[in-house]
Amino acid sequence: MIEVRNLSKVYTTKKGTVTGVDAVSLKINKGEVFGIVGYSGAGKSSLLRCLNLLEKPTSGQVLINGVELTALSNRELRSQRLKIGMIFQHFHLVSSKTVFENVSFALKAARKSSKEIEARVTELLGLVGLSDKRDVYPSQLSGGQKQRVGIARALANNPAVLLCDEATSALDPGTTKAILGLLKEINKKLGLTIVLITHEMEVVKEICDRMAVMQDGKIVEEGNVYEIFSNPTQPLTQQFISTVLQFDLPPHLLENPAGTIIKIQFKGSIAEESVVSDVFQKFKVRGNILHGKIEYIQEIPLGIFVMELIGEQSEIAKAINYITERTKSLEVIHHAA
Ligand SMILES: Nc1ncnc2c1ncn2[C@@H]1O[C@H](COP(=O)(O)OP(=O)(O)OP(=O)(O)O)[C@@H](O)[C@H]1O
Repeated sequence: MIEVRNLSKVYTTKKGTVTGVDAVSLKINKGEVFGIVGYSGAGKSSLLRCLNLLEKPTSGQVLINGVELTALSNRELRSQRLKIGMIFQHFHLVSSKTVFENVSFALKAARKSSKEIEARVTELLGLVGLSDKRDVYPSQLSGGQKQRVGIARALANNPAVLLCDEATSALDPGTTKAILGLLKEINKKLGLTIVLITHEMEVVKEICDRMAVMQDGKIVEEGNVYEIFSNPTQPLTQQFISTVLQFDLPPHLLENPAGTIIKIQFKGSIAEESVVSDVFQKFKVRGNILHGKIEYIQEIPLGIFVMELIGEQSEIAKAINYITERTKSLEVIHHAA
């Protein structure tokens, strides 16, 4: 439904040219929540803003529902843009207008009658949980409430796509969770395609179906969120994943350990199986769990455990083989002396 073909955005500045997006090709399916992550300057905003042509690509094509935006006249583009909503980190509300007026603005732009506007704004404020705030001004709202107004405004003209530019970066963790919950609800209820950019893996983990990692204007890794979280291949992706999934062992645990220290990753249903207790029953080894964590990504468990195995070397080797076979993921961190 969204297709980006060989898209580049080059900025010309007094000091020379800067490549914001470098020959990116990407397909985003209808109804999915797609996350684009990367550090500051990676090109996320440039790419997102090229999707609705807020930023004019230097070369390449953007197609939404088969319509090539990059080939449209300005007038045609204005009407196509109504099908693409956008929300921003700093909300971009008009401070002198009430909540009702802020949301109705987009409907006026689409030349709706006042009766239609009244009905639609009432419906939208109900959807985002702000029915009681219709006549207040933005300064009287919390950050989370302001973003709810931003979402209502973005949805006013029933867009097929919602672009989210760091939409939760200015919010505290609790409010972030609530806004992400609202976005997911809207995605499910309305079948809306959502594209979000963020530097926080927590956001991707929370609501995205698929994701891409950007660096220096390019996409370096792309795929299903669970697959990428459980098996990141690029060093940059591994760095991002480690912000959510990794943990450091206290150094003293690695000083003269009695046994062999292993790290096991349990993916999907294997996390619910009794692999560890089976090992203790089958082999003459004892063990201590030194660290452990289970995260749920797309409601599928992903567990990481660090264990010390103590026993005869031959029994430990058998236990390691057994766990490797069952989990397909085992790393020996320290071999027993
Ligand atoms: N209007 C502009 N003029 C010149 N250079 C720009 C412009 N906008 C972005 N750039 C440059 O393009 C590159 C990508 O920037 P972009 O804002 O897209 O990255 P980002 O990943 O969104 O980072 P951030 O999260 O900090 O916004 C950077 O080197 C940036 O300096």
